[in-house]
Amino acid sequence: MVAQIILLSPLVRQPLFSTRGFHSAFLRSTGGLLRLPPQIRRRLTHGGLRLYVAEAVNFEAMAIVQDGIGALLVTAGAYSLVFAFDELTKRNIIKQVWVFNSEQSLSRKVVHVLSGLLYMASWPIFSSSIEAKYFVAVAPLLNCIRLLAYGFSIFTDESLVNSVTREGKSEELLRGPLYYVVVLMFCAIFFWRESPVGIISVAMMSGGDGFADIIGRKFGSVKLPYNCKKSWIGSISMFIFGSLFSILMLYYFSILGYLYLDWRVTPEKVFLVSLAATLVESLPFSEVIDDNITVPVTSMLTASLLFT
Ligand SMILES: Nc1ccn([C@@H]2O[C@H](COP(=O)(O)OP(=O)(O)OP(=O)(O)O)[C@@H](O)[C@H]2O)c(=O)n1
Ligand SMILES: C/C(=C\CO)CCC[C@H](C)CCC[C@H](C)CCCC(C)C
Repeated sequence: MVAQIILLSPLVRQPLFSTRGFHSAFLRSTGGLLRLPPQIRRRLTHGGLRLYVAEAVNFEAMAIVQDGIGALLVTAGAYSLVFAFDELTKRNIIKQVWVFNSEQSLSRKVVHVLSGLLYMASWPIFSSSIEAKYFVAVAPLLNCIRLLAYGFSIFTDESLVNSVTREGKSEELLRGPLYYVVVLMFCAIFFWRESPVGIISVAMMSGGDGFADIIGRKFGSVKLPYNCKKSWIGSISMFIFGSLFSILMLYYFSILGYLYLDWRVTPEKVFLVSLAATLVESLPFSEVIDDNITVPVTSMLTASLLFT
């Protein structure tokens, strides 16, 4: 039977699917020797191999269908969000809700806050397959292509420009919004729902930096001593909302069983990450390097040190 197992080991050497339970059953075959847990080995020795492989292929096929549908839904959600806020701005509904010195900025900031948080909130609809994170990255990838196409005016999309730019200029799409979706894609692929680092980084970029702008622009009369373009209330808002959204998202993924955190120390760690990101965001070099780069990068570095 060992020969049969070795004959089939090229089939099973690579995990045909990668649920956490079964994936751990597969060890990278070294020298063709395959080590499986006893309950699986018993099935192999009693001719269950074909059924096992069939189940594995079936599971993988189901995971691909699930993840493909998830990618479609998230992509549709992204388009709907941008379209909805363009319509709200056009109908002056945003202006009625919040008298803002420029309703486009409010629309842009609300899209900024919601995109990252809703994107992370969608992650549990994807399967536990190793390949799932690549399906998760499809929505930000398509938006990256969309922003490049419209930013270079290869195509035009008024709704996108109106919803996510300051002054309604298409070339603005190639800065803040583009960096934003690249960060989402990076965090989905390299951290996803299995690491607090990416979750905190996206929460700080979307929820923290977004509220710094919304609150700071409206109430930020007392400016920072070292940066006349930023205010105390804006930075305090970034720290508070960045910490709040980070903790809420970590808790969300914890209760769903994706994260196992020590909640006796997690809040303090989040506060330290938020403090670091807030300090960096308040510095005057955001004219040179966009906040959608400095905030997530600072969060990733700090969180990687604290959540090792
Ligand atoms: N710590 C902060 C951050 C932002 N702001 C207010 O929010 C505005 C925009 O903030 P910024 O971080 O520069 O966001 P951007 O994405 O660069 O702005 P925009 O959305 O216009 O591109 C600032 O001019 C300021 O009025 C603030 O008062 N304090
Ligand atoms: C205005 C923005 C940044 C400037 O600071 C945010 C730009 C957002 C993108 C145009 C759209 C990104 C959508 C996400 C990739 C997916 C969101 C899915 C969710 C279900 C709405």
